[in-house]
Amino acid sequence: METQDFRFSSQISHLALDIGGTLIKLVYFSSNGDHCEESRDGTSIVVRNNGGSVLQGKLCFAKFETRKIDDCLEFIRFNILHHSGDQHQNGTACDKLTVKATGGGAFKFADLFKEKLGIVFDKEDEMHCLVGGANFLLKTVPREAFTYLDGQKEFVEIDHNDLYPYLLVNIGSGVSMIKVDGDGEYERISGTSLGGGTFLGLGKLLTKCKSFDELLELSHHGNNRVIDMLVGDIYGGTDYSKIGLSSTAIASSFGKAISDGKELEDYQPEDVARSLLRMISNNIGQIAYLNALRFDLKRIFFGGFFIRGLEYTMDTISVAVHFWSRGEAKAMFLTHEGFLGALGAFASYNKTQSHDTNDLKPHHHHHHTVQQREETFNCSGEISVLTSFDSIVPDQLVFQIGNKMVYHSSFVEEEGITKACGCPLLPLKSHIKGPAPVSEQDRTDIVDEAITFFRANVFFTNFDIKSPADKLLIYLTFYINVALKRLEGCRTLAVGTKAIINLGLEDIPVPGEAEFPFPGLFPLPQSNEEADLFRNYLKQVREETSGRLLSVAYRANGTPNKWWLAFAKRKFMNVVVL
Ligand SMILES: Nc1ncnc2c1ncn2[C@@H]1O[C@H](COP(=O)(O)OP(=O)(O)O)[C@@H](O)[C@H]1O
Ligand SMILES: CC(C)(COP(=O)(O)O)[C@@H](O)C(=O)NCCC(=O)O
Repeated sequence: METQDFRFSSQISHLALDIGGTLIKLVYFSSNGDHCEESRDGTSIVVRNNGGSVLQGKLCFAKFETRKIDDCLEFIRFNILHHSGDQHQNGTACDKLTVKATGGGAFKFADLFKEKLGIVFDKEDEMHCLVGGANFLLKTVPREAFTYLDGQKEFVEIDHNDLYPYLLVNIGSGVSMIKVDGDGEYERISGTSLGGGTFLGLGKLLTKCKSFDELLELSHHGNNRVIDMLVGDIYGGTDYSKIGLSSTAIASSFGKAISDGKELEDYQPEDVARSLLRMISNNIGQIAYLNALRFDLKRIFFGGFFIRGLEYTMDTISVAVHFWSRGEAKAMFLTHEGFLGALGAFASYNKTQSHDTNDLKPHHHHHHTVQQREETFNCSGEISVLTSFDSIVPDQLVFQIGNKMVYHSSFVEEEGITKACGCPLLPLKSHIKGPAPVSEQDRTDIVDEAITFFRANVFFTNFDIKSPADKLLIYLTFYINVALKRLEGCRTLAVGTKAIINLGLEDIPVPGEAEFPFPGLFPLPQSNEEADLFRNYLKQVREETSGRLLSVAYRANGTPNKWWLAFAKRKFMNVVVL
């Protein structure tokens, strides 16, 4: 029997990665082909290929901590994103797939991605991608750039004919400052090592915080004046107006710590976090201004994940730029601040592939996007669609397409296959006793397909059956859902195994029996023998699925894999699983 490479029918394409010192950023395009429907949240993107036909879909964004790179690998594998780079259309799944990657990790982790996912990185220069990403956003996405001053966020209309030159300041682990003169025309003119990594690193040491979010939350409740030495502290409460310093201006960040005679423990971590955030933001704002001054640049765009849309950070940077430039220069921020590099890498597919991201045009939706990280684009005139995101794990957005089953079984050839209740009793790579023929070990079987595509298929509320094997795929998707429900509370592999064994002891209904989950999916058995044959096959295929599910739902150390267990709560085909 021939197995097609079903993964290449994937509706996700153009995965691009930016692997930075602290975070890995992913951007990928998800289309639902030609049969799009208007979605509720209506966020979409349209990519035109050379032939003029249109792929409609949506840009998806995700980020992971670089130190937890295994989570990222798992996310890519799980969502089958690694088969969405530059594919060799006539090739097989084993052919090398190239994926655009930038950031230092594109070098550092190239071997790891090759070994774990079979991906070869097509490396793009980091500065080039930052500029490409910023230009792409500024020219393509409406309401991308905004100013933030005195608590007021104001979107900036970008005049495409008057965009350059500008200063791009990317605040990642470290800070890069790039003078941008046009598409692909830029120069890195400065940088500073006092960046987001400094804030997070010092913050962790000083406050014992475990994460960036915790540190931000702390800083939110702090008061920098407790530790920062103000002009007024030095000048006895008065301004130093002769040189333009008010009494409340910071004279020396953390300066009070010398005179207070206190130890670190005597300060509230909130106040330490606040001073630190202020110090780093202020310093970056000032260096950015000085560099803008060097080249007479009036517009400064700030990006990088350090900003995180945080009002206090943006306000501090804006005030620094405003103060030092005496209102001449403007600090502007970008909605997709953290994804500049990844978007630049994404846009660079344009150079090598038929999909032309230059054809992306803004599409003005009348409703708000559901989440900040979903963006809407459209080609002139053409209305597009489509998907909605489902935020399963905070920070990481998982996509969902249309409402039809996306992945079909590749087992379309029925010749020589025994059937029961209209279901082909497909071969299994199984040693479990039962009526299934034994499949070659290096072949994909229906259980592989069901597990691989479960995450995508479980979202769908209806299906178009393309072959009898699809019915088995549906049954197995349902069964995986049942099994995950049983695993939901099982915190170790041992407990999970026990739950699965118990599930295996339960009666297995066949078509015609009240408990069979999909009445009408399979024809009724014509004899007791046919019913028994089907029951035995289902028993065998369920057991085999259970075993393989355990090995993906739990990690090697026996702890649960959140990516899988998060799906226990899903209802497949509106069937409530108990
Ligand atoms: N969830 C997070 N985990 C760690 N750092 C974060 C997070 N969110 C924002 N940051 C901040 O963003 C910085 C990383 O920004 P990013 O643009 O991704 O840089 P890099 O490319 O060096 O990873 C961190 O140093 C930290 O200050
Ligand atoms: C080396 C880097 C370009 C790496 O980018 P990152 O991962 O920090 O986003 C950046 O950290 C940087 O510009 N550091 C500042 C080096 C300096 O100019 O002093």
